[in-house]
Amino acid sequence: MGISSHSDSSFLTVLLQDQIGGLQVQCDNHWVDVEPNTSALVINMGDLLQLISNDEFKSSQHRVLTKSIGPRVSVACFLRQQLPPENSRVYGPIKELVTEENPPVFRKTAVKEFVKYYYAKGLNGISALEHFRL
Ligand SMILES: O=C(O)CCC(=O)C(=O)O
Ligand SMILES: [Fe+2]
Repeated sequence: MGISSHSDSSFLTVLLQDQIGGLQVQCDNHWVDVEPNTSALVINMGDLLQLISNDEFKSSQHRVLTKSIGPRVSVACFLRQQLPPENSRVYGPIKELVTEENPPVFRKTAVKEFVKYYYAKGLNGISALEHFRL
């Protein structure tokens, strides 16, 4: 199964890939193959890490191309907040990374609001975070 260009809404995503390949990550407007390595884990930074780090860490745009060589297995573990409605937490750039010279670049966002916007927007290659940029 393939998936179109997106960044994850998580803080971090850990991927265990098989040998089939197909995962690509965007780098300087180019798509780069993530070479299959069954003895390594792929770590993707997600939107919430970019949000709390005030743009210090960037979430990765990635996609998966389907290949006709056989079925593909990828195990994804999303390190993320608990989903609404249980979670009423608000996230914003952490105070340790905000100074007068380095002001917040994102507004504070309730998980509920972020997740709602993330899924309503769909996977169109534009980060949901842009909606929360100041
Ligand atoms: O199938 C993969 O290797 C990646 C899947 C993915 O990007 C996702 O579930 O967010
Ligand atoms: Fe993803």
